[in-house]
Amino acid sequence: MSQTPLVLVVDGGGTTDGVQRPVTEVAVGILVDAQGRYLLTSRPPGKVYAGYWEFPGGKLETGESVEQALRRELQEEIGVTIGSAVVWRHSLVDYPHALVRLNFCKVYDWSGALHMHEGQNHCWERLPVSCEPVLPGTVPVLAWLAEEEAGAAPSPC
Ligand SMILES: Nc1nc2c([nH]c(=O)n2[C@H]2C[C@H](O)[C@@H](COP(=O)(O)OP(=O)(O)OP(=O)(O)O)O2)c(=O)[nH]1
Repeated sequence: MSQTPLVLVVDGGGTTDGVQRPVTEVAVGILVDAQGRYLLTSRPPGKVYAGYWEFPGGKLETGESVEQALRRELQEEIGVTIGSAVVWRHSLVDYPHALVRLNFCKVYDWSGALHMHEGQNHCWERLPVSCEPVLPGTVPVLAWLAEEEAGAAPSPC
């Protein structure tokens, strides 16, 4: 995890008046299937940025680690139980509604069938993804994944 966390300000961010806002920790799962596709889900009605596409996950509850929160959130939201998950990248995003630290974990190992419990849509995507709009805090992650894929690709003869 070599990334330096910069703050991405979205839609003007919060109005701080010089006062630092508390950081809300969020666990985000990048599920990668056997074909190398990524699972994206749409934000359910009633949530901020409803209808925007994101990777599934949610806020940490008191005392939880990122891995514990991610396991709980994915069970609640999409019905799967993940194996181990470690933070791959993180970022800080200043939205009008909250200052969030996004802890992105790649997940290759899970059990259970996908079931969207919150009325979300879902899709398995290769890069570049075709679903839109993508949540602003999620857009940079797609670029990181693309960079990583490009780095992993065999060089042309
Ligand atoms: N799950 C997820 N959240 C993201 C992504 N990108 C991004 O900016 N976020 C932001 C949006 C929200 O401000 C925050 C997640 O909060 P949330 O409201 O969805 O979390 P939650 O499921 O725990 O929701 P709730 O308890 O309020 O119902 O993280 C992403 O790819 N996945």
